[in-house]
Amino acid sequence: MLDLRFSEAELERRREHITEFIRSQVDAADADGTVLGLSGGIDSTLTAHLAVEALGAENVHGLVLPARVSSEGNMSDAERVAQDLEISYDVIEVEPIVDALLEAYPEAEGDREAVGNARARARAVLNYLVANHEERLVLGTGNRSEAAVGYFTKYGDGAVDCHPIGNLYKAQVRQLARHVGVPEELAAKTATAELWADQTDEDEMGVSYETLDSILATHIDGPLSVDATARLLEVEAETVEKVRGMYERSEHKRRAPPAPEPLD
Ligand SMILES: Nc1ncnc2c1ncn2[C@@H]1O[C@H](COP(=O)(O)OP(=O)(O)OC[C@H]2O[C@@H]([n+]3cccc(C(=O)O)c3)[C@H](O)[C@@H]2O)[C@@H](O)[C@H]1O
Ligand SMILES: Nc1ncnc2c1ncn2[C@@H]1O[C@H](COP(=O)(O)OP(=O)(O)OP(=O)(O)O)[C@@H](O)[C@H]1O
Ligand SMILES: [Mg+2]
Repeated sequence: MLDLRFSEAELERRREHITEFIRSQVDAADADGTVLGLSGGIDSTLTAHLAVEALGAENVHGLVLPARVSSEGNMSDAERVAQDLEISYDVIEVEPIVDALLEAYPEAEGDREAVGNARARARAVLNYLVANHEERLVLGTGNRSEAAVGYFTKYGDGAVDCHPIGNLYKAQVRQLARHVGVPEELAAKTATAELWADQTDEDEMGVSYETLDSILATHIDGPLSVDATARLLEVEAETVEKVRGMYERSEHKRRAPPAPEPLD
């Protein structure tokens, strides 16, 4: 696989580039800081660290939003991140919101994916409740690896005002997190969306982040063909094609909803 890690100098350059990005987004919107969901996972932990560096702790508001399927370990890690960064945070249960949705539309009861995505969308509603009330921007936590294959909930965790770490592959997220001082036990954690019990990103996607990152860098974001990528990375051509399919099928998640062309 490709070694996508940055040099020390490049890590510092990325850190400055992202913190400057966060400041410029907040300034351009004339907002009073930011709000973001804290899951105890590495994407939100790194984003919170960089937001505090960019804006100061008083301008970052964390939301820890447990669901029935959330693990206690992740929720206590999320609170620890907020406490270590000395940002204000709220803990709000999302399950009553999801239950209300299912009471309104019981047909979806037991549909793991639909209910899981409703959890992500309930969190988005809460993020924007705070953002509207406190005149903040909602920080996204998505990285390039997830965005490229559509591994996020449309208008759930994808409903945000900007994507500070949106150009980093997952391996680079972990590396930058270690660089800015995120504790190793968080930086090394298995990625999970936690939309249902025992979910992990790699199991659900059917490809490891190591392989995914390399295929994205080589074929989707890079110039090599399917066959050349397969040869270079020593993976099956079908694996490259699978990632290409995920990328193409999720195009709709990366652009604004279309409307018919204007008529003359
Ligand atoms: N071609 C197309 N053009 C326009 N719209 C299209 C479309 N195909 C589907 N759609 C719409 O998109 C919907 C499907 O998209 P969506 O609702 O997102 O649902 P979907 O992509 O099926 O599920 C979300 C996936 O992201 C994963 N996820 C979610 C949240 C967080 C994380 C994480 O890593 O933490 C991962 C989750 O585990 C699941 O695999 C359809 O119901 C339809 O409304
Ligand atoms: N229980 C939760 N409380 C608050 N926010 C959450 C919760 N679960 C998910 N989110 C939000 O949804 C985002 C997307 O989840 P995702 O799993 O991709 O990121 P992560 O948990 O930060 O990192 P990882 O992918 O390594 O698990 C999180 O970064 C966070 O902002
Ligand atoms: Mg997670």
